Amino acid sequence: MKQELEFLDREDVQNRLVVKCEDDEEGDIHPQCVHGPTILFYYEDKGPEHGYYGCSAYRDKKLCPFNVPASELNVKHFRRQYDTSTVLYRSARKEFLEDGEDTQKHYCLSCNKAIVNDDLPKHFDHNVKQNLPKHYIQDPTLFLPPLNNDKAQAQYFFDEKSLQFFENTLHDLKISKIICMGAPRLHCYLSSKPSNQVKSYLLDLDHRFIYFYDDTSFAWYNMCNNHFFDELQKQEFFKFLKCQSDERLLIFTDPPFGCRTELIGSTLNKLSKLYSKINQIPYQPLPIFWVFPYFLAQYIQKVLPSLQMSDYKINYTNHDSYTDIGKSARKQGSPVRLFTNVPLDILKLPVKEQYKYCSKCQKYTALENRHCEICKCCPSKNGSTYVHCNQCGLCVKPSYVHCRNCRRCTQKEGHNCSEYQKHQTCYICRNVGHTEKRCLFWRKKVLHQMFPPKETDSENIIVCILCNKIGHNELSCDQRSFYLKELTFMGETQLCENVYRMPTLKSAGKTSVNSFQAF
Ligand SMILES: C[S@@+](CC[C@H](N)C(=O)[O-])C[C@H]1O[C@@H](n2cnc3c(N)ncnc32)[C@H](O)[C@@H]1O
Ligand SMILES: [Zn+2]
Ligand SMILES: [Zn+2]
Ligand SMILES: [Zn+2]
Ligand SMILES: [Zn+2]
Ligand SMILES: [Zn+2]
Ligand SMILES: [Zn+2]
Repeated sequence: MKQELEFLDREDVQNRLVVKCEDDEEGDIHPQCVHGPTILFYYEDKGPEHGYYGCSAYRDKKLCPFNVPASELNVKHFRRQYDTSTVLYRSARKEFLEDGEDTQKHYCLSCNKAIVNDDLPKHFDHNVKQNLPKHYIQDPTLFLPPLNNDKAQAQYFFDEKSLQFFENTLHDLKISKIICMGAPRLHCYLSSKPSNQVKSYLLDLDHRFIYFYDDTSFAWYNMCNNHFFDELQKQEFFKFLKCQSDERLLIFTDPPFGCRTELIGSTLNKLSKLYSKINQIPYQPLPIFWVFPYFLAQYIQKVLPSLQMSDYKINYTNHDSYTDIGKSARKQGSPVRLFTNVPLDILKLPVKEQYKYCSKCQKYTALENRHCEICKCCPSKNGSTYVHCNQCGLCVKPSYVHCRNCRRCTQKEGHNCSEYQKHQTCYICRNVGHTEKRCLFWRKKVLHQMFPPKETDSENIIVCILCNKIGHNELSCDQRSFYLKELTFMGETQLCENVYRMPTLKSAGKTSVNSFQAF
């Protein structure tokens, strides 16, 4: 039985793609592409030797074609050096920023270059934003078009309300320094505000910011592999990490949702380690704010279990469904949330934006999130009011109804039991493709209880799961088709429940229907 279980578990694992980043401390060095050390991708069941090295930041072959099968890796792949030095940018920035008169500053959107008057003739037929006013130079996210290529930058900017919430929260938590990793709008917002006290450093793959911020506040950076494109910027960033004893540093990140969380998690750990090292203190994780949708929570919690989800709904200005206003806005508001290791009881959510304090949970939650006395929590994740299902033993989305056949709460509309079960994991055998009532292991367990096989002393005895007779397995059972048909009709009989209680959603250790059912 144990062996069979192990064998079945493999199916679960079979399609799992592993992503592994370079670990220079362990001497595990990967070849580099233009975007820094590559990632080793492989399927867990096939092993790393059948994997390949690919770009960490770009998932589109057109944007970065690097691809070397692990089996073909040799010394020549390590010889390549990329010159991504930013010397040229530096002199252009100097000219652009130090030139004094605002009226002479322009930005060519066709070339993605900051330019001054003398450069204008070269860009005469380009899309040039002329005579940038001072506040545009202080906050370039006010005019730079977001790079919303979903396969790469996926640049979505926070709306004013979310920015204000972050500013207030940083103030409440007495944060004095912030690393904005993939959060340029927040960095620009904080840096351009005269009243703001928080010192900010931007790390982003979007190099356009190089014209507006010098090395003491911006580094061109890849957060998927902790790679700095420029050595001088890296040195300045290290200086930024050095803190006085009364300073508090927080890492804020809003990666594209397509980013593998293992990579971001590993980078966050590396930055925390670096911080402790530079400040010569014992290792301690830095406070983290990680912006991500609620329906991907399981992926964050797998890599950084200390992060908890706050109910605060975060809005973007240039994303139709990740906002609470606009034509395709969802009824329950934006699905984007804040994940943090800051204790949720000190993370105040604004009452005037429909949040409340739940004294039973000892944290702020959304107004619509009703505390459940059975589950002992405020269970809603998606912005609607959940209802408790007694059969599942926990709270579920209001649009769900309990299907007795599937033994789960599922979407009311368009539910088709056999289609649905194809994607479910059985709580008993943990195999994908059926639920408990169709579980062959369940049947075997029940039958063993009812009619214990006579010669069960030996573990090695073959027992047919279908007819429960000794001496053959279910593949060679001559009554196979009869039993399989019968199994399909086998309901949740009294008999089964009396002999063994089938596990429910709750007893299977699920804390929420969202955690395993797709959004
Ligand atoms: C979803 S946007 C977040 C912007 C944020 N909401 C704001 O308003 O400040 C993602 C950001 O991550 C940056 N980015 C994407 N891939 C990156 C990578 N591999 N390394 C560093 N930054 C990256 C993009 O350029 C973009 O600025
Ligand atoms: Zn141009
Ligand atoms: Zn509560
Ligand atoms: Zn409940
Ligand atoms: Zn249910
Ligand atoms: Zn069903
Ligand atoms: Zn099963």
